[in-house]
Amino acid sequence: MQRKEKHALFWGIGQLAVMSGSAVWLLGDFLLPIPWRFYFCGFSLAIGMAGYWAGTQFFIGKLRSMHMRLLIPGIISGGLIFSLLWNTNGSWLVPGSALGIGLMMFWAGLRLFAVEHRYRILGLTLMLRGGFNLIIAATFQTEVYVAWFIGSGCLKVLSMLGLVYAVQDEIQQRYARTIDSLSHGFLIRDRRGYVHVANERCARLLGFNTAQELIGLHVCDLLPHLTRDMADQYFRRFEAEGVQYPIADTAVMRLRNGNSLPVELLGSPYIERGRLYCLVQLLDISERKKKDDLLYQAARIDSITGFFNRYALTARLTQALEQAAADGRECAVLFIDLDKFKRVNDSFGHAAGDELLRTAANRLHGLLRPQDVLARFGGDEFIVVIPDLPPGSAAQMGVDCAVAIINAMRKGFELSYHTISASASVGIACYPNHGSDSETLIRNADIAMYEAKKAGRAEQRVFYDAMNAAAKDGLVIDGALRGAIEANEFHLVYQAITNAHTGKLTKVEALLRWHSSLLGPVPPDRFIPVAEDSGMIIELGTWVLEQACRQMGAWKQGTLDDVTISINVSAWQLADPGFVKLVSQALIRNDLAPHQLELELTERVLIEDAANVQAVLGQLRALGVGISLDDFGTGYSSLSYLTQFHLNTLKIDRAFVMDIEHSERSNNLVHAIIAMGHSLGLQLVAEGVETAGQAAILEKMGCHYLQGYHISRPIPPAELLRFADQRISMAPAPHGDFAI
Ligand SMILES: Nc1nc2c(ncn2[C@@H]2O[C@H](COP(=O)(O)O[C@H]3[C@@H](O)[C@H](n4cnc5c(=O)[nH]c(N)nc54)O[C@@H]3COP(=O)(O)O)[C@@H](O)[C@H]2O)c(=O)[nH]1
Repeated sequence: MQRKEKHALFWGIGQLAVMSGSAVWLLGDFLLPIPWRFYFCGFSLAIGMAGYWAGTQFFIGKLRSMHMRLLIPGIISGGLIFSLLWNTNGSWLVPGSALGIGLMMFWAGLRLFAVEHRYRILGLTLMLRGGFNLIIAATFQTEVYVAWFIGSGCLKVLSMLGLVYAVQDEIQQRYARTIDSLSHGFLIRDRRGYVHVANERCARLLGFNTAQELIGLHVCDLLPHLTRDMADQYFRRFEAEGVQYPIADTAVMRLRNGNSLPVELLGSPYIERGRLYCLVQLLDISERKKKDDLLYQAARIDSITGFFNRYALTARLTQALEQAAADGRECAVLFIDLDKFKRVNDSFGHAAGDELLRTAANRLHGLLRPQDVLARFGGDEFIVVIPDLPPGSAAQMGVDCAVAIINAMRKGFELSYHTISASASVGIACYPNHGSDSETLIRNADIAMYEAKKAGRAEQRVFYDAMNAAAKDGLVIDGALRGAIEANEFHLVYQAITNAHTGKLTKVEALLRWHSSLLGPVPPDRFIPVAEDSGMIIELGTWVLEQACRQMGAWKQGTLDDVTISINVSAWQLADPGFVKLVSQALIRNDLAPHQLELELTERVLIEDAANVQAVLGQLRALGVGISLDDFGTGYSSLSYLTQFHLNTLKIDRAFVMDIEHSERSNNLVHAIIAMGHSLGLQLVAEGVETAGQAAILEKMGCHYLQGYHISRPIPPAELLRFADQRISMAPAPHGDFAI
């Protein structure tokens, strides 16, 4: 039983005791003879007073356990004292009882009146009732007694009403205190949208001063952007069947004061007297939203450059594509790769790499329109999305932007401690021609970027369908290449290079062949670029170097002791810090003189990392190994290479040799190359010699060596031995003719 309920019990007991004492007294001897009546009335009065006292103490919360322990002894001693008094003088009973109970009621009324505002009515009625009793006690007249009886009845009704008011008010206050103590906003609205209950927190959240200001307002008055329709619709959710409560929503509320408030709304139905209300809890989620926003930001922004990362890019690109589809517009996606970034990282450290990325990103950003999107896709890769382009213009816009990017990247980067020259390769894919979703467009732009890289870096390429097939082919080859060395799927064939004058076998070029267990024979033109892209060329090149040297070591025992073996070397191998050591170890292991090995490089290899290549070639030349420039004339053809690098052989590309008989231009060109080679003291090898006519012209022009199908196709070692035996009988090579 609650404290406030106990007071009613005690007051009830007190009232009952007083009424039964009065009844027993009035019924007189008929019910109980004297002196027992005195005893009864004495104890009734004692119980009545004790009941009112304890009830009042309970009501105001002042009853202690010690008081309860005194209650029974108090009743017993009071009852005995009153009984003795009445027995001494029976006429004291009525005024005495009225006095006793009157004093007690007056005291109770005073206590209640003084304690709290809401007990005042109750306190006043008790004081009046006590006062009546005191008057009765003072006058003891029958008329007064009747008036007391009527008045006391009325006062009892009044005190009941006062009690109801006090209890109601208390419940109300307790309820208000409870909801005000909630850390979140709370309101109850009716079906029409009017607020019935709200707490202070709710008022503050919504920009009001007190909760009272909210009561009676419509929810649309609280939130200016809320329409009646929206308010009605919200309420209807609580009438629907099978709904799980609370209904949770998050929203950004626009308040009357113009502020925005991110909130979580927890709505539950609430039925009072058969009417459905909606109880809404408002949770201010500003802090949570700030944290979420930070997390969201961290998840979308690249920490190094401060621009979007790949996740944000996908979302932005998807959005741009949807917009383009709706408006009939086009988009261009540019895949940008910084050439040689890895080398910056390896040589100058990651801090320099990061600075390069940041500077490059800012430079890219400076070239874009406000509506364009820039993202770091990963590593040294960036993506630019150019949205909202007129139909038919995306490819051209993409190319223009790519050219601007390539030029901007060429300018060199002044980093904190280093100045770095860099370049970018750009692949372009356009919506809708090259794909309609972000994944396809990014993939196709990436494929186009690879084509741009293959074309020699600092280039741009627009995607076309055949690139896709090539890329798929590349992926298949890449998969099949893994484990191919261990599976013994590679072998070398050897192509003879003969003295143009004597026909004697002078050099042999080792050429790699792959018979894949999955794909069958795969020509080097297909697998070498893939191996270069994946970096596997280092492993493959090492294998080729070892095999070729071993073969040369074996041949050395026989007739081919003065032949030079040449192998193709890629840029990756030269960049490998252990390459020179690898070469010298292969020579030692197979007992070869360094001049018996020649390394063939393409012009592209020379420019990849000129300073490093120059240093490595210097070391190789110091070792005594020959360096040959392959495919001369097809690539960058800067004559400065011929003096800058430590070369000793120039291989004239097949493309010029092919037309030498019929094209004056090719003829003149080959003539000029040979003359230049002579003047620089280089050995000259003509590649792709397919006819006797070509061989004759080249010999006449002064070309030192010939290589091509006219002399021999690339053949296995045993066949090459036979070929060598045939040529052995020929005149010795007039080395003096072109001694280096
Ligand atoms: N990094 C490495 N690259 C290698 C290696 N082995 C080969 N390669 C490179 O692959 C490309 C294709 O080589 P391949 O198919 O072996 O073709 C060579 C010859 O067969 C071909 N050739 C020679 N004579 C003629 C001819 O008269 N006509 C004609 N149509 N083709 C001919 O030329 C290729 C040799 O070229 P080159 O290397 O430039 O001397 C090729 O680029 C190889 O370099 C390897 O181990 N590592």
